[in-house]
Amino acid sequence: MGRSRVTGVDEDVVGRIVVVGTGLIGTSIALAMRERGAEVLLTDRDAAALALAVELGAGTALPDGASAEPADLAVLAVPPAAVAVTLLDAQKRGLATAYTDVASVKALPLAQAAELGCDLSTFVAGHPLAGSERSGPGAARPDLFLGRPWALCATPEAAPEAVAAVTALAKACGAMPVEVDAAEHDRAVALVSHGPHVVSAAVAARLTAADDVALGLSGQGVRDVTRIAASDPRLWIGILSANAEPVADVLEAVATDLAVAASLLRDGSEGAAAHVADLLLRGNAGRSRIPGKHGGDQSAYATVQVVIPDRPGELAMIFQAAGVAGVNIEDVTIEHSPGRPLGVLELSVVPEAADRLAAELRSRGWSVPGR
Ligand SMILES: NC(=O)C1=CN([C@@H]2O[C@H](COP(=O)(O)OP(=O)(O)OC[C@H]3O[C@@H](n4cnc5c(N)ncnc54)[C@H](O)[C@@H]3O)[C@@H](O)[C@H]2O)C=CC1
Ligand SMILES: O=C(O)C(=O)Cc1ccc(O)cc1
Repeated sequence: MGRSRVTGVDEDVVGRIVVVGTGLIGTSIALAMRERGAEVLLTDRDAAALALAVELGAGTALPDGASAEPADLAVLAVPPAAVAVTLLDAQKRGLATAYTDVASVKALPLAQAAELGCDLSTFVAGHPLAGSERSGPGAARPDLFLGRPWALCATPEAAPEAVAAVTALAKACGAMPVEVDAAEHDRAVALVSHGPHVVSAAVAARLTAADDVALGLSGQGVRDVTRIAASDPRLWIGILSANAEPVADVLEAVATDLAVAASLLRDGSEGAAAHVADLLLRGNAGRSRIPGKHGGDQSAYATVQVVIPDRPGELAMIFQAAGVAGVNIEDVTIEHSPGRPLGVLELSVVPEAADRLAAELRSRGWSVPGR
C-alpha cells in the first residue's frame, strides 16, 4: 500500500483514498477516514457538493488532470446506475490501485462493469448498511458506520490485495465486513431495506390526503414507520429498479398479508380477529430477529428510561454520567413530548449495568422512572 499508510492502528489500514461522489455516504466515509488519519481526496460532478464536503473537513479536492501516484483505494459513492461508468473512468485515470463502490444494489452494477470492460481484479463491490433519509454532504457523519454491517461482494477475479484494501476501509470506518455473493446480497437487502422502503412510502403516501385532525394526532409510531419515506426519490427509483425482481417478491408477500388482514377485519368475527392477531404475533417474532448493535441479540439489552429537559448539553451530561458509572451505552432513542420541553431518553445497556446506571443518573438529579 501507499507511502502514507496510517500508523498506530491496524497494520493494513488504507493510507490515501479518493472519494468519487461527496454526498451522504461518500462524505461520511471521508470524514471517518480523516479521523483515522488517512489522506482523503474528493471529487464530485456537483461543484457545490464538493465544496461543502471540503469545507466540512472531509478532505481536499482531487486535482484535475493527470494524478500523481495512485491512491490506495478509490471509493465510488455515486448512485447505482453511475457505478460502472464511474469505475471505468476512474480506472482509465489510474486513480487508485484498488476500487470499491457503496451502492445499495450489487449484481447489476457488477454486470455493467464487466460489460464495459472494467478491470474486475482491482474492484471489490461494497455496501455499508448504514445511512439516512437525508442526502448530501450536509447530512454526513463520521460515526455513521460504527457497528454496522458492510457487505463485500468480491468476484472470483478480485485480487486478494483489493479485497484486503476494501476490508480495511470498512474496518477503519468502524463497520463489520460481511462477505456475501452479489445476488444473495440483493435478495437480502430487498427483504431488509428495499421492500421496507416501499412499504414506508406507501404508508406515508396515505397521509397526502390526511386532514389536519388526523395529522395532529400523529404519534411516534407513524413517525417511525415513515422516517425513510423522506428519502430522495431519484436515488431510490434507481435502487428499486436495479433490484426489481427481489423487491417485487417482497412487496407481493407483504401485499398478501395486508389484503388478508383487511378482509379479516371486515369479516369482524372472533375467528377473524384471531387470524389478524397471528399476523401481529409473526410481526413480534420477525422484529425480535433483527440483530442489535454488533449483530447481538437486541432483547439481550435492558432499557433505562430517563426524563430529560429539552436544554443544551443534557445528552452530553447523561453520557458522561454513564461513563462515570462505567456503563457502555449500546443504543439510544429519544421520545419527544410534543408541545412540552421534555423528552424520554431510552438507553439500552447490558442488563447487569441497568440498576447501576439508574442509580448514578438518579443521584445526579434525573428522573428515572420504573427502576
Ligand atoms: N442514502 C443512504 O442511506 C445510503 C446510500 N447508499 C448508496 O450510496 C450511494 C450514494 O448515495 P448517497 O450518498 O445517499 O447519495 P447523495 O445524493 O447524498 O450523493 C451522491 C453524490 O454522487 C454525486 N454523483 C452522482 N453521479 C456522479 C458521477 N457520475 N460522478 C461523480 N459524482 C456523482 C452526486 O452529485 C452526489 O453528490 C448510492 O449508490 C446509494 O445506493 C448506501 C448506503 C446507504
Ligand atoms: O435510514 C436508514 O435507516 C437506512 O436504512 C438507510 C439506508 C439506505 C440505503 C441503504 O442501502 C442502506 C441504508
